[in-house]
Amino acid sequence: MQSTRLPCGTRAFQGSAPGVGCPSAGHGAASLLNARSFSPDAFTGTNSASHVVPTASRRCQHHKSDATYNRGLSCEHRYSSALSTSQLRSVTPSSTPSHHSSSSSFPSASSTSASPSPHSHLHPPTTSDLRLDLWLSLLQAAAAQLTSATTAATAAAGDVASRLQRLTQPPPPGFPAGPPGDQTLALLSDPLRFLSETTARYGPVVGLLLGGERVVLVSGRQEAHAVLVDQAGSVYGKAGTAFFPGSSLAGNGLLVSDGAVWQRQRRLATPAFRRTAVETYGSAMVSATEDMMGRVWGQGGTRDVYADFNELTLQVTLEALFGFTAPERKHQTQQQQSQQQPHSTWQQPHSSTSSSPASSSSSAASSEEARQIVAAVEKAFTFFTQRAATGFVIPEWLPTWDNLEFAAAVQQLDRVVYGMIARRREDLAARHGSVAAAAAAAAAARATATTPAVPGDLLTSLLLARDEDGYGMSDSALRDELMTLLVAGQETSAILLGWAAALLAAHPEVQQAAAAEVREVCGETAAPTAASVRHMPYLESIVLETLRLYSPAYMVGRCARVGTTLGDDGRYSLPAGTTVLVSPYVMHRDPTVWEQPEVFKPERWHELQSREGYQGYMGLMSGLGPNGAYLPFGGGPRNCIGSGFAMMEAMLVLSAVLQRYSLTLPYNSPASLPRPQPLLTLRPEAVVLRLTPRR
Ligand code: HEM
Repeated sequence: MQSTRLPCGTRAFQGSAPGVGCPSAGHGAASLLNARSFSPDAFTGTNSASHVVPTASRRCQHHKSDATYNRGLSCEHRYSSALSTSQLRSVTPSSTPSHHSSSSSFPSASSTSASPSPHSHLHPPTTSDLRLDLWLSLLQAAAAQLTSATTAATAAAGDVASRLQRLTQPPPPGFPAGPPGDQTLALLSDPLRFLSETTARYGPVVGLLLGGERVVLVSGRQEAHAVLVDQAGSVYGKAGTAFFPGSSLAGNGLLVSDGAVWQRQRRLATPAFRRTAVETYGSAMVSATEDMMGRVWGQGGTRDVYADFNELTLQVTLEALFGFTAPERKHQTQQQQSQQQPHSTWQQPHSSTSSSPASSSSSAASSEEARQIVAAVEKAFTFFTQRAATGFVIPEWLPTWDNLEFAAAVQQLDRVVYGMIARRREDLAARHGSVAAAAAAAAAARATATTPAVPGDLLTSLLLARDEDGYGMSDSALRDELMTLLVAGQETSAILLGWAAALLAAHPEVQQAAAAEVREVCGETAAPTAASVRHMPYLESIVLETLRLYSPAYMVGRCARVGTTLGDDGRYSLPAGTTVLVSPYVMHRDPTVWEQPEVFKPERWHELQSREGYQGYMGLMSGLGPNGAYLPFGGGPRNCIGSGFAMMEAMLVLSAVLQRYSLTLPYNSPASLPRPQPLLTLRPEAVVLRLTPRR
């Protein structure tokens, strides 16, 4: 059987339909015509190798069990197969998109002094190397696609047949009422309107037929709580959720995995996202913002700040994940770190001068690697956008030219990422004797109050994470989590920043108050820090209110793994396999819960904030928020692991921006707020603002 898998939260997934299941997870209704597989073992968390999206390096051919996938056991087989054609060589595809190289601070290949670390296997590629590598990638991708296509096609045919059958059948007894007939076109043509109007007409639990799938749309507080919190895992899971277009980009990472695989990965990754750990990335967030303002915004003018924020969050994410710092920012970053962070007794490999993050490490991503990651991700994202725009009609496994190109981009990405993992392992072993010893040293350092909870970047943190039996993640699990974090965290954060900037520009009095708060805490020149933004409750309320009105993840999806009931006294019956869509967008605008729900009113958070105390947003968001209807980061066990990271990033970027610039709408009218684009995420269309330096 073939299971479909899907990453989250990125500009990759800018299609023509709503997202379900995770920020931009591509769990979107866009894939209504896409075949869904329904794998019983997915529900037990014992995913067999056959139900993972086929990718050459996805799993070790010798060890197909979950235990092997998750744990760092015997992964040499998988690892060496992932590296076989590349031999960890630098690759610079001639078709590399120029988008980033022109406008971002990632240097082009020619301008890069690519000096591989002494431990690296990398050497500069020749032109024929590059061509050969590209062709090898394509051939490899073709072979992988063809092998899986037959199995997938059989499963897809069966799935399409049952969907067609459902089109003519009445809903099962007890299924919630809803509009008659298949609603695919109505949903796709105007998703936000469809969600609001259907809920207003049929209530908090609506039964729908979408692309031949029985779907339940939920916006009631109790029902949402039941799905996301009370019965999470036991009844509702991610596997089997309809409209999950699979993607080898994020593989079987946290967003899409289920059961035991998910549980273990979540446990291992959680320490890297604790507040103290997240705060170690604060200086990178601020210095990247200052760099953007200095380099791109300069003396002001009119700009699409959403595009700028996309560049910015990509840089921040790459730095947090792989320790990559744009060369022109290295000095600035090191200075800020030494001022802001406690010195760690835990040392980065080959880094005697700096405590954290890993940007100082020789095994941190090189500029060339960062450029390659950006290029491959760009390519993969562009492909995903195109696929989404066509409603995911053509599944990823079909060996079309576009699919092959996408698979080749993913394979190139894999090479770079697996190469970095290998180098980081070597560095850690060289410094500590073994990776296990490095993990023990990190755990010991964590135990002392004076050191950052997690050393270095997320790659190191995840590499050193150990379960109760002392096992870490396998290379492929590590790769999937890193890619998941990249796609989950980058675009969602840019969307939040884009909407917040637009709302601030549309509400000058709110902006003035926020800028005054920043001035009060930081003065006119001191850069905001992780510590100083804790004293900016008004700015925090702006972020919370932005997330209420424009939640990047405007739908999350689950699948009832067994037949179940929902609603008061179990009044609705949901057969096993029903997809449930919970809509934060509708819940955040419910007039029975929110006073003047359509109005941007940061003050509504004041009372709640004072109740929760200083920087209490985590309290405000626990469960489904203070009133049971606030879930920008989801809820329950599958809530966003990066919510603290995202909040910190938003607070730091916005405070740095407000300290230096005032933002106004080009025509100074609230009517020019950008229109939402309810694709897989709720992106704003271009956020064109006038930037005026304050000093
Ligand atoms: C404003 C920014 C963000 C928003 C609105 C957001 C929203 C969400 C939501 C709603 C979910 C739950 C999906 C579901 O229930 O199916 C989720 C899950 C997730 N998010 Fe985020 N997210 C953001 C930023 C981030 C960042 C910065 C990271 C990582 C660096 C991240 C990583 C993840 C991961 C790994 C999951 C899956 C968690 C699991 O299932 O265990 N997100 N996010």
